[in-house]
Amino acid sequence: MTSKEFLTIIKKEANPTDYKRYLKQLNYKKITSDEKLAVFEVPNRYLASWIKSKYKPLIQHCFEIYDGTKPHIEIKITGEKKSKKEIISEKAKNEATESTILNPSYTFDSFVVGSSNQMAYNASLAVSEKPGVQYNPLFIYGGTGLGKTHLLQAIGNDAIEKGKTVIYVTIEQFMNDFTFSIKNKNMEHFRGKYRKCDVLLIDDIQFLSGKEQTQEEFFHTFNELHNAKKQIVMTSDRLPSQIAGLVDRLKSRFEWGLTADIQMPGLETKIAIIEKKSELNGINLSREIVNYIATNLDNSIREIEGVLIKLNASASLLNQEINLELAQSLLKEQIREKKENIKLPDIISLVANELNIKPSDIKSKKRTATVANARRVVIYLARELTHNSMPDIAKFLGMKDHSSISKNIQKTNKLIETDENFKLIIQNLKNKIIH
Ligand SMILES: Nc1ncnc2c1ncn2[C@@H]1O[C@H](COP(=O)(O)OP(=O)(O)OP(=O)(O)O)[C@@H](O)[C@H]1O
Repeated sequence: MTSKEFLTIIKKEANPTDYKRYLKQLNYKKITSDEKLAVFEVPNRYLASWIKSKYKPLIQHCFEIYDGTKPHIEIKITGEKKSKKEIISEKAKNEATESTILNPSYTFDSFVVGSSNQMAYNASLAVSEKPGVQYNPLFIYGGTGLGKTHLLQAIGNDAIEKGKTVIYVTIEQFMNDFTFSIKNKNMEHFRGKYRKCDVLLIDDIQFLSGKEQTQEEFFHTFNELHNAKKQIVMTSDRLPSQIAGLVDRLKSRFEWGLTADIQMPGLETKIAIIEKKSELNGINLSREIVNYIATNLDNSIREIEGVLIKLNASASLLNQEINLELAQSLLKEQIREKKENIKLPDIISLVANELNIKPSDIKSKKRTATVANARRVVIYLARELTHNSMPDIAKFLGMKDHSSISKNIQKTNKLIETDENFKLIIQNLKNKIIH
C-alpha cells in the first residue's frame, strides 16, 4: 500500500474533521518484512501522541481490511532517529501493555445478523446486557474473517459504555504481557490487571496450544474471574475440543458456558453486509455490483471488505465512477494474482501442519486414514486455489493418473456437504492459504 492509498482508505473510515485537521498529515513510510510493524511519520510530537491515543486501532484496521495484515503501528516524528535498541524495547513494551484498544466501529449496530451468525450474535448481546450472569464463558468460534473479533469488541464497547472495566487482548498479547511481567518481576501488577476486570475478552485463544506456562497462568486467571462472576469471552478458529496441545482442564472449562459458531453467510446476508459496509464508508454501489461481489466472493467478510476498499480507492485514484467493469477487472486480477501466488508445496506444509502429520507423508504411498484424509484435502485445495490441472496435481503427488484426483475431489465435496466439522476445517485452511 502506498502512502496515498493509505490516506484514501483512512479518509473513508475516519471522522472527516479529524481527517482534514490531523490524519492527512500522516506519512506512511513502510511495513517491516515480517509485516509486524508499520511505520508512519508526522511533523510533531503533539500530533503523534494524539493520533496514537485516538486512531491506532483504526489505522490497524485499515491494514487489516486492505491487505489482511495486522501490524503494530509506530508513529515517528519526521526526521527523528531512534536506535535499534530503543525501537525493539518500545515494541516489546507495546506488545506487553497494549490492551483494551477497541475499534470503535465494531458495534452491535454495525454487525449484520443472519442465520450464519445469529446464535453468536444473540449470545454476545445477552452477555453484554448482563455480564457474568448467563453464558460464562462465551466461546465464539469459526473461520477467519467472519466477524468473531467484531462481536468480541462489540461486547467490549458496550460494556465500557456501561462503566465496566474491560480488558481486550489477543492471547498472544496476554502471553507477551505474562513473559514481560515475569522478566520484570512484576507479576503482582499482571495479576491485578487481569484478575480485577469485569469483562475479559480474549481473541484467538487457539494460539494457547502448546504454551504450557501460559496455560497454567490463564487457568488461574480464568478461575478467579469465573468464581467472582466476571464475564469471560473467547474467540477461536475451532472448538475447544479440537485445540491440540490444550490441557483438558482448560478444554472443559471453555465449554462450561456456551459455544457458538459463526459460519460464512449465505447470499442474502452477504448482500446486506456489502450494503452496510458501503453505506458506512460512503461508497456508492449499484445493486448489480453488490450482487456481483456477493456471488463471486465466498471466503470471508474481510476479503469482501478489502475488495470494497480497493474498489473505492481505484475509482478515486482513476477519477472515475465505480462501475461493473471496474469491479470485474479488480476481482479477476485479485483471483489471478492469488492463484499465481499459491504453490503446491505451501498447501502441503499447511495441511500437514494443521492435521499434525509430516509433509513427506502426503507424497508417500501411505494409506492410513489420517494420511489419506490429508492427501484428499491437499488435492481439493490445490484444485480450488491454484491453476494446476488434475494431471499436474497427480504428478506432483506421485499418483498414478488424474482419475484418482477426480475421485478424491468428489469424495471431499460429499464430505463438505454432510460433515459440518469437515467443512469448517476446509474453510479455515482455505482462508489461511489465501490470507
Ligand atoms: N456480520 C457482519 N456484519 C458486519 N461486518 C462484519 C460481519 N462479519 C464480519 N464483518 C467484518 O469483517 C471483518 C473481519 O471480521 P473479524 O476481524 O471480526 O473476523 P474474525 O472472525 O475475528 O477473523 P480472524 O479469526 O482472522 O481474527 C471486520 O471488519 C468485520 O467488521
